Amino acid sequence: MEFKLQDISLDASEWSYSGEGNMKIVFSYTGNDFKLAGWLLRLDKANNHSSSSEQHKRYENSIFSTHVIGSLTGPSYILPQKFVPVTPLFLTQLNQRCLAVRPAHRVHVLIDLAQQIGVLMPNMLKPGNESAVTVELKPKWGYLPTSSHICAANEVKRRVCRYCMHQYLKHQGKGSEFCPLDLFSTSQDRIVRALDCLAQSPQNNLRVFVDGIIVNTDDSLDTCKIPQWDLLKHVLAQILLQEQFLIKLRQLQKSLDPLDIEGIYPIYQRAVANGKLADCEPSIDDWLQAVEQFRSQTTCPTDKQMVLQFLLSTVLKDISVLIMIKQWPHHYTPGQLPEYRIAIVDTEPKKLSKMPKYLERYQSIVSTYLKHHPHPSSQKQCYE
Ligand SMILES: O=P(O)(O)O[C@@H]1[C@@H](OP(=O)(O)O)[C@H](OP(=O)(O)O)[C@H](O)[C@H](OP(=O)(O)O)[C@H]1OP(=O)(O)O
Ligand SMILES: Nc1ncnc2c1ncn2[C@@H]1O[C@H](COP(=O)(O)OP(=O)(O)OP(=O)(O)O)[C@@H](O)[C@H]1O
Repeated sequence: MEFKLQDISLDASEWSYSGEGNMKIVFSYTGNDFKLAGWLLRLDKANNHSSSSEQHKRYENSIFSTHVIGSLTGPSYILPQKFVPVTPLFLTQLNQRCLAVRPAHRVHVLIDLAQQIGVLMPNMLKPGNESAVTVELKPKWGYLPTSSHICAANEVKRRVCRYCMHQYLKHQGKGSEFCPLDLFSTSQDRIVRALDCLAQSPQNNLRVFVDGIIVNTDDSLDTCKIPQWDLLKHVLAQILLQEQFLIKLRQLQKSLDPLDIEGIYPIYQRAVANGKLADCEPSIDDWLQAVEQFRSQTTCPTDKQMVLQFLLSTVLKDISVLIMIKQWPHHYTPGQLPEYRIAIVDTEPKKLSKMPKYLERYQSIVSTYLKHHPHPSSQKQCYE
């Protein structure tokens, strides 16, 4: 694979705001150039600084997505990427065009005007002129940790999943009835229940787009605006069961993080102290070797290998899954699945420098939950 910049000049009036996360913002193409129809432009926001050169970073992230994450999940879930030059004028115009429609809690961070390369990906919200319903799920952690390194004071981790506990830190427990373990299960009823709970409190874990337009999600999903939500949730559950993607994802999350942060953190510290982990982020070769060794399991993993595996698990605990159902609902026959495509996004590497943050965050998730539920009898029991 080589780095190739497309010879295309972009016009801001042909791109409309589609969505954003913490680090990235995306725009759908609305113009008439057939080379760009059905593509989406993904740009860095201004909080996303990197020390390496931009071209190098784009190229490495694309290899990471395709050859590291893709070799774990299977390549069919990874979207191809193309690179396109962007100018400060184009980015300034996009900033102005999207300001009014961006969510209030995100607008304080603008598009990074210093970037010179944008990433084009197939648009999973609106494939050209065809009609589509796309559901975006951010499924988070699909299992209860069982590591023997979890200390007695944190035993609750074995019973209450991280997402359910995290609701108390993020929303004082008033957040959501959603438990990811239902979504990751093999029971159609549990998956449907999870989707219903998500519709009531979607947060950043469920988004629904009809023909590229997001269905308003302030506090709860206005399911009346979604074509036949009652049917859609059953179709989604069937797709998830048929695809087995979440089952695979849960297995990967678990096997890449067998020790829990409580077990891996001392190993990380030892590796840093012994000079086995350099004081810089892993290179793409480090990631490629780590994934190859994880898949072959031929040698006993080194400290560095275990830390990299933990970070890969962290990536897989934060991805979004896009399920695009084409031509919904006109050609749907009950019992028969409509044509669909599944892809994952947000597959960038997680930073080694965030290891202390990971320890601190899980610890404050547990402490906050325990403050609300000091007695085991009042604590929730999540089930895999
Ligand atoms: O730790 P978590 O579970 O809160 O995950 C963070 C996400 O929060 P969430 O709870 O999903 O709202 C957080 O999502 P939001 O910004 O809250 O939408 C990010 O995805 C963050 O990753 P990064 O720092 O952008 O690489 C995520 O951080 P990582 O832990 O994946 O590094
Ligand atoms: N190929 C795509 N097709 C359709 N929508 C996409 C595509 N890629 C990204 N998106 C949308 O853009 C949003 C932001 O992208 P992404 O998740 O990569 O941003 P991020 O800042 O890295 O997210 P996070 O805050 O979760 O780390 C996604 O949640 C999704 O709605």
